[in-house]
Amino acid sequence: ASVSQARDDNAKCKKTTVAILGGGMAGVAAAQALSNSSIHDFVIIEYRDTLGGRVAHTDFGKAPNGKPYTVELGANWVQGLGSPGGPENPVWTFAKKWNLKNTYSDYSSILTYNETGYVDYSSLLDEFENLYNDASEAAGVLLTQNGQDQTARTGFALAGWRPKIDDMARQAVEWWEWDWEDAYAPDESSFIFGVAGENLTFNQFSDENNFVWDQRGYSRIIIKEASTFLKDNDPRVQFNSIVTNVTYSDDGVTIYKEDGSCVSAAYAICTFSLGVLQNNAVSFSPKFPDWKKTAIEKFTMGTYTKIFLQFNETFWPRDTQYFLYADPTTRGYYPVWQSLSAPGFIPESNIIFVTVVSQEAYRVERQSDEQTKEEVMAVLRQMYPDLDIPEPTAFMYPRWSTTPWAHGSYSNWPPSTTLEMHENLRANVDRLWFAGEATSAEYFGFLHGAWFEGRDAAEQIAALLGDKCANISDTSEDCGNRRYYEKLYGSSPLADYSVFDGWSVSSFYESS
Ligand SMILES: Cc1cc2nc3c(=O)[nH]c(=O)nc-3n(C[C@H](O)[C@H](O)[C@H](O)COP(=O)(O)OP(=O)(O)OC[C@H]3O[C@@H](n4cnc5c(N)ncnc54)[C@H](O)[C@@H]3O)c2cc1C
Repeated sequence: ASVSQARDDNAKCKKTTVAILGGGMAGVAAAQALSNSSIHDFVIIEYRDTLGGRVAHTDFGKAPNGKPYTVELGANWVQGLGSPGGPENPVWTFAKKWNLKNTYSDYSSILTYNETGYVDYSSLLDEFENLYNDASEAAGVLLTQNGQDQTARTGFALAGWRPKIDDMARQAVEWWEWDWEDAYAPDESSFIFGVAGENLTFNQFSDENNFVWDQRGYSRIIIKEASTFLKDNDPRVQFNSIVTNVTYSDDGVTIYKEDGSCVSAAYAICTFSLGVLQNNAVSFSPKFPDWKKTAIEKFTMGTYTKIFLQFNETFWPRDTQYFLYADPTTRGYYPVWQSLSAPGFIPESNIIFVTVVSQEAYRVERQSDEQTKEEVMAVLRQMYPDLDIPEPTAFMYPRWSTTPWAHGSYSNWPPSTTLEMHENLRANVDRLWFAGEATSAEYFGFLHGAWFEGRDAAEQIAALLGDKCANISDTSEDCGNRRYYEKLYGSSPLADYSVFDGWSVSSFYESS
């Protein structure tokens, strides 16, 4: 839709003050912040038939009573809980408030394997963690001194961790320590911001991760929190509504849906995932300015795929939470296995699941269930060569990379990133604002990042609507639009391109 067409349509569109695009954690946090600012004229436009977004569960397998279990396809942990007297992760606050069932993830409850079966290489976990502390300090120096960003690979190597290409045990350990969280390898991740992100969640709140196994689903906390300010079947929530175009200006925003209807708003907050933005699943008019397009293409959207298996018995060690497998040829090939049968989880479930990310996730997501099941079963039979492992009674996995409302799992910062680049992802264009996991500089990839960003965008819009400044911290205020950087700079001014820096020829040859 063109801007002029938008003006014509405006008359027919449902009017609202703030349109919230997406009903995941960020969208619900935004709606709550608006309600708290006494702005009740908003709508939430959501693709799916429920709130929660990437906090999504499904039925799986069968319990002894014949009913299926609930397993989480997306977010599964509350990450970084909080310490007495210190700040608390808001997701942890909600988990306690709504009695979400969850259990401490004990990462020392782990057994290590390779293609010959159980082999104890768990001491390598301590080796990595000790070196990681040195790497983390070095990343802190780069951050505070405006040093050039590196890959996490470089940062680790300088701290003394450089697994040989054929050292599959160390490769598996590294995957467990890094790829499993970032959904990308250290070579593909920002050193400064990867380490900072880890620090801000696990050192600010606490280093605990609690795994959610609530049979009502993890999204319960989002739905329950929403119920504190939304009515049952609140007409302000538009489910099964696919946004196809967003037309924005400095007067307002018009949102067009697949069913032909539209909403015209004074402001809009787009909480669609970075994957949705990168895949042009929604069109924006006018086209985004270059600084915004560059930011969208700069950051990366990871894929994290959990593959669930149920058996008629728990043949793996009952008391252990994690099993790490080092494949002899392929790094990241079905590496981390998690038991839902472990004590404190769902002991009678006989469910185990294995996670793959990045290239392995793309490969697995393109395969048929049958192909993947064969590969997974072959790995299990290598891990337990002395057992006669039966076929699973249930098998299932999602395909996040092609899910049309997500296009991936969560975002990551690639190497050679700057905070300015990221601010461009976060900044509004005219009356169209952005929020969500990916716009969080401090907590990208995490559910709490989505919550903070939804709240912040709504508070800033509420301030604009009230002709005030938003209190963005105890000490500072923010008025008006978000900052953005029209031009981003590297660190080699043109004057460096001379013989003195090994550049003796012209940089400007024309193609013939
Ligand atoms: C596999 C996986 C594992 C994860 N594990 C964890 C974890 O353990 N701990 C943790 O803290 N975080 C985890 N995360 C990340 C966490 O789930 C996200 O950070 C968070 O849910 C993002 O919330 P959001 O509101 O930013 O985005 P979303 O939840 O994606 O919300 C955006 C909403 O927009 C809707 N939408 C998209 N396109 C359209 C359209 N065209 N029209 C209308 N609506 C649309 C979507 O349906 C969605 O509801 C995981 C994510 C995944 C996928």
